[in-house]
Amino acid sequence: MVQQFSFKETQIQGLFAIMSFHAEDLRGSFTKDYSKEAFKQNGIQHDLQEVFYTTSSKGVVRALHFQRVKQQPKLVRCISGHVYDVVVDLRKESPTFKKWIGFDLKGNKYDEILVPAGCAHGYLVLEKSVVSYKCAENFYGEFDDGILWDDKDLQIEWPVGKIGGIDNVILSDKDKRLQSFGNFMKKYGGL
Ligand SMILES: Cc1cn([C@H]2C[C@H](O)[C@@H](COP(=O)(O)OP(=O)(O)O[C@H]3O[C@@H](C)C(=O)[C@@H](O)[C@H]3O)O2)c(=O)[nH]c1=O
Repeated sequence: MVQQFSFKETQIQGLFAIMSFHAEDLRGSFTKDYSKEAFKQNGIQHDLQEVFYTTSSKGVVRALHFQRVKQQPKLVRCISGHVYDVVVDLRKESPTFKKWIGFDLKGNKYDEILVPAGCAHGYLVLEKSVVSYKCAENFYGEFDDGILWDDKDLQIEWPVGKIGGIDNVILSDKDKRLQSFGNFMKKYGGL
């Protein structure tokens, strides 16, 4: 089975659902999830600066993160396991400002998403997972920020039923203390 790169636009400008190059034979498989040239041919400039990986247990929520300044476009793929991934448009000039889109990303599907600058990103882990990030901007701790995952204004429909309910959500102390969307808007007025 050979699957070429494919790029699908979404309703949020700059947010793409991408199928990696993937080939299988009797030895196993080969996956290429980034090619500067293939991306360029599809009108996407994504110059890699940093690559990192996180592992998470079922029930973990890492969300909703962004950099206020020097925002990071990031290519996100679930390498193993299963996550429900969410992107929220925080660009004040965007026609889809405040809109969120959710994606089921699974390790055995070889798909990924390109999160554009100006969007918050996060996910709920439905099965123990490894997630990879390929960022086109560096990490700057001083600009690292976020909004509460279950913010009432954003009304994201997290599939918490799949982890046995909201009581099973596992958050970092940092993510428990994130601001609401309302406070983010009062303070910064968007990205
Ligand atoms: C994100 C990041 C964190 N760190 C450090 C800070 C801290 O000591 C440790 C863990 O950081 P965090 O708790 O912020 O990690 P985490 O909650 O996994 O943050 C990530 O969440 C997802 C949803 C994203 O979209 C990522 O861009 C990133 O924000 O790693 C870096 O050195 N470089 C980085 O690029």
